[in-house]
This record gives sequence, structure tokens and C-alpha cells, in this order.
Amino acid sequence: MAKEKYLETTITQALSKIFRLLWLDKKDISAIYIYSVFAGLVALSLPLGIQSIITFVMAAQMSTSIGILIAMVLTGTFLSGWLQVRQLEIIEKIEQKIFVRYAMEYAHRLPKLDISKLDAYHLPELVNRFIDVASLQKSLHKLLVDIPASIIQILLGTILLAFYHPLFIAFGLVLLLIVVLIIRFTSARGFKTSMETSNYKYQTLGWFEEMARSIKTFKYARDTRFHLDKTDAISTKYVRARTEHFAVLKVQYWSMISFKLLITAAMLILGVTLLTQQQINIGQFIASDIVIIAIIASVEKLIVNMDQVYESLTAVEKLNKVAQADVEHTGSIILSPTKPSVSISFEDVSFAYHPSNIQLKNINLEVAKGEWLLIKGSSGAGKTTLLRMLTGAFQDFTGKILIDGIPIRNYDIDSLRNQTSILLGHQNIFEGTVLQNLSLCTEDISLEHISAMAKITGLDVFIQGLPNGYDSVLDPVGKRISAIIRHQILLTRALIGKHSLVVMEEPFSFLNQVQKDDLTAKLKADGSTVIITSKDDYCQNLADQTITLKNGEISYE
Ligand SMILES: Nc1ncnc2c1ncn2[C@@H]1O[C@H](COP(=O)(O)OP(=O)(O)OP(=O)(O)O)[C@@H](O)[C@H]1O
Repeated sequence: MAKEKYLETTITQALSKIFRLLWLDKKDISAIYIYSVFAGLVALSLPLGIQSIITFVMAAQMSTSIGILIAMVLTGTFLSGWLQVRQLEIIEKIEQKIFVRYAMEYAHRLPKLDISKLDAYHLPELVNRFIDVASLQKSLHKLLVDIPASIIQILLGTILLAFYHPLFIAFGLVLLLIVVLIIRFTSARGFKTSMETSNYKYQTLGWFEEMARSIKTFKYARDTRFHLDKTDAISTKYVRARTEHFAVLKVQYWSMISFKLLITAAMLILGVTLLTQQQINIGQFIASDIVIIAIIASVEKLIVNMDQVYESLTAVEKLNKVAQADVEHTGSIILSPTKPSVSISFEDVSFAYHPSNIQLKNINLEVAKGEWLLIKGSSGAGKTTLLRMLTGAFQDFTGKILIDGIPIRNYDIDSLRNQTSILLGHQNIFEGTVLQNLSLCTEDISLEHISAMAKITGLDVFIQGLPNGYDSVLDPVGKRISAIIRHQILLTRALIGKHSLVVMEEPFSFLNQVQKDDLTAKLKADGSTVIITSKDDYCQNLADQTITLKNGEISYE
């Protein structure tokens, strides 16, 4: 499991990321705030209306004005409810958009991720970060509605109190300043601990995924506690991180509670003093109390929603781990689809996955158009690495790799891969129908072409035996199919389309003599340049050249 690298992100950077995300919906969000201000004002009209009603009642002035005031208070209540529903509608729309935006970003970016930079990660584990869309959606409501509404309510309430006596506002502002300072100085730590908590959450999830993936290993293992011990170790770290996070939240909660206590005490004492000194009347006293209660309710809302701020910042950070991960480099030259073959040359090429361990050393080779190159070598010699270089997967090699005399880095990577028939051990079957697995729903591929390729590899017999033929659904990773069928599916997939270059790892394994001959005949007829690895003696006489790799170097022994 790769260690999370995002602990270094500061809260300011995280805030700017969430700001950039929300900026996309700035119109909707502005509407929410406009509604918030209106809702705040309407809510405050309530105490003013009640104050007037009490003044009328105290003065024993039962007139039609009371009826109008009551109607106004009721209208205000209805209006604030309506504004709330409008806000909810907008938030719902933004939440839906965020889901779709991230889903599309993940789908678009995943196949383009820079594999060389993500080597340390297990991608199926990495994409677990998508579940943070739900955390973001959940906290978004608090972030956009509840928290701003509370802040607006507190500010407006404090301003309104100033109309009763200027002392109210001075006191309120000092308290607000204290709260702001406490949040300012504790939030960086709060974000850091929130990120740590989240890291351990994903480690737990990643570990369960790993256990599930290799379930048979654990099932058939001798009496072991390894799975429990490891889970226990991660859970302990999670609990420790969470306790630290909660400690930060507690400081913030207590500062809010102190604010609440102080404002209640001060306002009540001040109110009673002003009332007894007859500086305010009973109606003003009751109204100011209603405002104070509203402020306290808002402070309480802030307290309970405090952790949601961290949750949303952390969620965006996690989601961006894939949504903003580096994508692979691509050039601008389109490899023409009309070329039947290409020439390949490696000039003094060296490559290392990690600087300390060079996998390919000073490779020099020339493959003319339409030629076959067979690469041999023992396990770990660098055969697959050499083939992968031709797919444009790695860019940070030294030396030159030229395709038709043009550096491979200059080619548009999609056009290069469209013209290359690729069969590598890293490819796999995904959960979908046989047809989807073969064609990946490429539009310009006919079923006749697909079945012709399936006939060459011998896959047609398997498909004909399936109850739903091409529409039969395969398990993830092709779990319930045999190794030969798996190979035939991947080989057929690689053959589909028109290619000027064929890059294949062990294409002939599992095939019977007829299938081998059919495959050879097809590749020879196409006239493509073919670069393959094979342990099969069958290939010996097919290739125009054969090289043997030994520890990443061409061996001339
Ligand atoms: N993604 C990777 N990150 C780091 N090292 C890697 C990676 N892929 C392969 N290697 C290492 O590079 C070396 C060459 O591996 P490669 O897969 O190219 O050999 P190979 O000749 O194809 O072996 P095999 O026949 O077993 O597939 C090995 O030491 C391997 O451990």
C-alpha cells in the first residue's frame, strides 16, 4: 500500500482547491447566498413584528394593525421556508453536478494516467478515493447552506442588537473576533489530523481489498492471526489520528461554547439592566431576547458543523488524487493509419523504473518496415520493459527511440496506440460482455471483423458454446475462465483493427498448431512490423532478427 503523499498540503492550498471547485458553480452558489441573506432578513423580521405586537397589546390598542402585523409575521415565516426549499434545490443540483463531474473526470483520466509516476500505487486501491464524493456531497450542504446561514444570522443579529443599545454590538464583535482567532490558529492542525484520519481509513479499505483479492491465501493459510493483527495495527493508528483530530475539534467546540455562554450572559444582564433603567421597554427586551436565542441557535449550528469543513477539504484533496493526477505526455504528430508498417530504431536507450536500478542498458537495434524481431531472455531480463517502451508508456528514458525516423515522444499517444497491436501481461479482462471485452465498443469495428479475428485465435469455439454468445457477461479479471480462453480473448482484442506495429508478449502460448499458423499467416499478410517475446520454439524461424536480453542488456554470447 502506498503511503499517502498529501500530508504536505496546507489548509490554504486545500481551501483554494475547494474554492476552485465551487467556482465552477458560482452562479448557483451566488443564488444560495442571496437566498441566505433574504432568509436571514426575513427571520429577523419575526422579532420585530412580535415586538410591535407586544407593544400594541401592552398599550391595549387592539386594532386592525395587529391583524396586519400577524399576517406579516406569518408571511415572513412562509417566505423563509420557501427560501430554504429553493436553497435545497440548488444544493441538490450542485451535488449531482459534482458527482457527474468527478465520475467523468475519473473515467477520462484513468486510462491516461502517467503510469511511471503512479508505479508506487495500486490503482484499484487509489480509485477508492471516489467514495469521498459522498463525503463532499454530505458536507457541501453544511458548507454552503448551514454554515453561511449561521454566520449571516450571527452578524445580522449582532447588528440588530446594536439598534437596542450600542453596547450590544461592541460586546458581540469582541467575542466574534476571539472565535475567529481561535479558528484561525487551530484549523491548520485540524486539517492535518483530518487528512491523517482519512489516510488510515483508506489504508483499512485498501487492506480489506487486498485480503478480498487474495482471499484463498487467507482461507487456506495455517492457523494465522496476521489478518487480524494487521487490521488491528491500522485501526490503532486510525483511532490515534482521530483522537488527535477530535482534540482540535474540541478546542474549537469549547471556544464556540464559551462564545455562546458569554453572549447569553452578557446580553441578558445588559438587557435586564437596560430594562430596569427603562432605557428599553419590555417589547424591546423580549425582541432582543429572541434575537439572542437566534444567535445562540446559529452558534450551535456552527459547533456541530465545524467538522464538516475539514471533511469537505479532506474529501476534495482525496478526490483530486486521481482527478488531478499527472497524465502521460503526448506529442502532436499523428501516426498515419494508412501505413501498413513502420521502422523502429533504438539508439543507446537506457531506462530505469527507479534511479537506483537500471532495467534497460544501452539498447541499440534497428527493425526495418515489415520485419519481425524476436526478443528472448530469462525472467526479469527486461523483455516486457522493452515492449512497453514502444507503447509510449515511459518517457524518461535516455537515448533515442524512433518510429519511422521520428522520436516516439513526438507522436500523439492515442494515434500511436491505435496503430499498435498490443498484447502485454498487464492487460486484463473486465466485467462486461465478451463483445465489450473484445471491441471496447469502438465504433468503426464490425462484428464480421471481430469474429474473423476470433476465428484466428480459436476464441470462436468458446463464444459459440456460450448461452448468450457475444453478449455473455465475463467476470472481473475473467475469474471463471481458463488461462487459454483468457489469452485468446486478449489476443483477439489485440488483433482487432488495423496496425502498422505489433507489440506482443508470448502471443503463441496456449495456442494449438492450427491457431499458431493462422496467427502467423494473418500477421504476415498484414505486413506489419512485429516485435514479440516468445519462449516457443515455433517462433525461431519466423523472425528476421532475434535478440537475447540479459540483465537489461543485449547479450551477444
Ligand atoms: N513497474 C515496475 N516498477 C519497478 N520495477 C519493475 C517494474 N516492472 C518491472 N520491473 C523490474 O524490471 C525488471 C525487468 O522486468 P520485465 O518485466 O521487463 O522482465 P521480463 O524479461 O519481461 O520478465 P518476465 O519474462 O518474467 O516477464 C525486473 O527486475 C522487474 O522486477
